[in-house]
Amino acid sequence: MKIESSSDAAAAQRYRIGYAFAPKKEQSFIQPSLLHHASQNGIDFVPISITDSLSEEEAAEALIQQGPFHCIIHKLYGHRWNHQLKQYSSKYPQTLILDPPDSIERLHNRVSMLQVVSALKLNSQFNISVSVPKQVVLQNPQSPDSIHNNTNDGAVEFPVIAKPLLANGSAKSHEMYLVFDPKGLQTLLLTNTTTSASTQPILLQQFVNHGEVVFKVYVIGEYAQCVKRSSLPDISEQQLTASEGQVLRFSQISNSPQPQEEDEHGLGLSHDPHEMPPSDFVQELARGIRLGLKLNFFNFDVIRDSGNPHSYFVIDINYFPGYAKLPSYEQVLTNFLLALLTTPTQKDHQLEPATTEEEEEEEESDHDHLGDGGGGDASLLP
Ligand SMILES: Nc1ncnc2c1ncn2[C@@H]1O[C@H](COP(=O)(O)OP(=O)(O)OP(=O)(O)O)[C@@H](O)[C@H]1O
Ligand SMILES: O=P(O)(O)O[C@H]1[C@H](OP(=O)(O)O)[C@@H](OP(=O)(O)O)[C@@H](O)[C@@H](O)[C@@H]1OP(=O)(O)O
Repeated sequence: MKIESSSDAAAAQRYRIGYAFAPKKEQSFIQPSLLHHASQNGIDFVPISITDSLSEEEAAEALIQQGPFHCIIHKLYGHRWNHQLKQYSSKYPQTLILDPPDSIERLHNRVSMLQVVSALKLNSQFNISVSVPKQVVLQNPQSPDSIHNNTNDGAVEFPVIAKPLLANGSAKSHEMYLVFDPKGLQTLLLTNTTTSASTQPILLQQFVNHGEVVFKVYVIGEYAQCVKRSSLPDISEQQLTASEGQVLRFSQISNSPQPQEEDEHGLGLSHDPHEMPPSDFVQELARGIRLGLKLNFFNFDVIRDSGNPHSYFVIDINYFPGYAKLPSYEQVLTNFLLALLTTPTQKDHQLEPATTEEEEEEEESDHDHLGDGGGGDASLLP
């Protein structure tokens, strides 16, 4: 079925999209403007109610009772939620789960999240290299041997950013430390033993000077949009010397508004650090990361080396970011869902429970009215 216009769509077919988010995400994402635009186009967003007091099996049953949905979008983590989704899917295999927990899982570790970038093969026409800053993991940050062995022999060069290895959305997982030299690292990990940096596995990622600008690329399926955000300032050789032994703590710095345009000549750089990356490069990069991760909803942070405008680094990938910050996110999201739900190769999206074996046999002999079925998740990526 093709959606021709808003009114045709609303009259022809309505789609139920269940959503499950933490309260903060629900508040920012589920805006009246989104509900209105989606509804005009045949999409009804339905909140999924989550009750903590239920047993795992009761919770799974409760989700089934709230169905069926054409599609579930979610940003909840943990075994309990994954189990609910699994049970739900066995009852309603035709529901698209966006995105599958197994694919999201990879983003919860700052090493595995970036492996997709290292494996990328970008078109050489861009004359741009994309990589991940040098990084090492300290599994036992409180062990002086571990620090010594992992930071020697150029494994990373200072300054570094110490990031919790686990990226699970908690406040602790966003706690970062800019560490200027080995002395600073010792202070961070061995002197103050109460910080999460000293008690949990951490990633030491080389700090790359990047003109105080981070480019955030928001992806929704095949759609990708790049925006600019404020970041940490570059560190000069003099500052490095003057900051001996220092550690700077910060958190969610790139949530700050877009940086002010500056006169590039004043910055002493050969290029304008605020200039957006070429858009076809951004699209190609987003496509590569999307296909590698098998995810539809994410954003990633890219920085450009101040010393080499052809060299970019991906430093972070986030699942289901703050889309409401994007102009026209209502349209982009609605179009994405409609395209997915009305694609002929997708399942026919009849909202019926999974059939038993006997019913299946009967159906087979009857007719073959469904599309190729095949799991509600993996076939979404072209
Ligand atoms: N290797 C790096 N070199 C230079 N700056 C960096 C580097 N890594 C991170 N930063 C700066 O620190 C900020 C936070 O880092 P990162 O994105 O890894 O943390 P996060 O808590 O996961 O962020 P978010 O709030 O986007 O989830 C970045 O937006 C960027 O400004
Ligand atoms: O809340 P915001 O709108 O700021 O969205 C942020 C989102 O928080 P939320 O999921 O709790 O909403 C973060 O998720 P967690 O890592 O903490 O899971 C992460 O994705 C940030 O990158 C998003 O900021 P953005 O990249 O879009 O600026």
